[in-house]
Amino acid sequence: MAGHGGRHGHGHRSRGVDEHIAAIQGVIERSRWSDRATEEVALEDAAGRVLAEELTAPIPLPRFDDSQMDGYAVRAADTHSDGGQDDSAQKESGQRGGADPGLVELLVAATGAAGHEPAPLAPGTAAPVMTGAPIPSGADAVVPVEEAAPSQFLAEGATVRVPSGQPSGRFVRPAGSDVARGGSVLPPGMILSPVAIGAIAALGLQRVRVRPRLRVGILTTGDEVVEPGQQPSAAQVHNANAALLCAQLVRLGCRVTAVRHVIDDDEQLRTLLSSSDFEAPDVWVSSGGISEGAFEVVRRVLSAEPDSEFLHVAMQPGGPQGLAMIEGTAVVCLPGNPVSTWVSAEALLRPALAAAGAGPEAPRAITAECAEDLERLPGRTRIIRARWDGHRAHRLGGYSSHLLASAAAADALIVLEPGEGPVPAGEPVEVRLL
Ligand SMILES: Nc1nc2c(c(=O)[nH]1)N[C@H]1C(S)=C(S)[C@@H](COP(=O)(O)OP(=O)(O)OC[C@H]3O[C@@H](n4cnc5c(N)ncnc54)[C@H](O)[C@@H]3O)O[C@H]1N2
Ligand code: MOO
Repeated sequence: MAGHGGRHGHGHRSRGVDEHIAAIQGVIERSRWSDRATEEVALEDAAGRVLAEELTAPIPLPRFDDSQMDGYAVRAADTHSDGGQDDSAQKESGQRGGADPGLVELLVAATGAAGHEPAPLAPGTAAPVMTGAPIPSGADAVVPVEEAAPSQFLAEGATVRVPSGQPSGRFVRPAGSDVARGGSVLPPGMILSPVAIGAIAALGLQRVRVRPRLRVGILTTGDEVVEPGQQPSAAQVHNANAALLCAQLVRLGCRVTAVRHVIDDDEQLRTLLSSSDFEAPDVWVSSGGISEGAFEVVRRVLSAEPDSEFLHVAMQPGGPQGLAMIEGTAVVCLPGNPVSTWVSAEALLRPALAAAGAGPEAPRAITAECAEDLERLPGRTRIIRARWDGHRAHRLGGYSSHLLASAAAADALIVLEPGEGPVPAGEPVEVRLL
């Protein structure tokens, strides 16, 4: 997402979206999170964590040459009428044995089951092997049981016939063909997905080294905000942003160490920021109190910090933004309108966490049709809450950033680059699947 920086009203500096993502990444990387040690976790606790170092294979996979089929392990040369030469055209693993209609008789050897070490295969014999069982030494091809005559497993000492001309290597999964010993399996910074965790387990590892979870404090502000379950006065609203940010940051793999609300009182905010009643967060994520009003507590208190900035980012919603650093704690200040809070967390904080290696990848962006007419914004990236139906993105509700209930079913964001004029329904647009 680009988004042009420039001047915006109110004497604020205005900055592009990507530039602000980089600025958030910067404060996260300068926070105490960067100094904390990586940790080793058990695989059952590893899902969603960020790999701290390159993962290399301590063993090859497969660990030994094994069979890809239930069948007979043979010496390929035994099935060739000239007694040895492969037909190179038939060599490819998994291909049928070729045009030679002839059958070769072999003596049935002892059965090799998965999990058991087989005896070496004597010349002129065929050993029943099951999928995943080691190939007996001496054997170099597997004939699937359904191609044998009879097409069943016979007892040791019986005679079985297999098609002649078996290529060497047929249905053999060579040791190290997935990954060699010492080979690279995952780069640092990867999110540990179920398939990644399966691969790590297959390598015999019980634990994996991951980056520390980001410790996040969530801070909401405003005299008008009361907690859900409390009775608001005529001029009060329920705190939507604490629950919203909490859910979002947990989903991004962060550990929420404090959730606090302060009224529009500078002293209360200062006290909270220096409190040791809870585990010190690496990052505070705040909502509200940063724009042009008379009671902007976050902006007032944090503007006094040497390493702070309050500005406009060229996007809507989520225009007003702020950043600060207080003794190793980064403060990412998001605007208070609930949809602005949410969109800022999705479109700014999430990519910044991903770029810092503190959270999962940013959502996947695809190009797809919008289902309704949309309107671009001059000079600002417009981010539109949407629902994805598998083909098209449907806009939910209006553009205003108080419309949280209308946005509640959103599972996608439509991103319109700055510009003028309408985007008619059916036009391709950028859709981010959340
Ligand atoms: N004169 C100007 N006014 C405003 C501007 C501007 O540029 N000039 N920007 C507007 C935009 S855009 C946004 S977004 C908001 C951002 O304001 P703040 O971040 O200072 O947020 P607040 O004023 O504290 O609250 C805004 C709005 O959100 C509600 N809110 C706040 N916290 C919560 C919460 N935890 N749960 C639910 N709702 C919350 C609050 O009641 C307000 O309705 O400023 C515009 N104004
Ligand atoms: O940018 Mo505010 O975030 O429009 O509502």
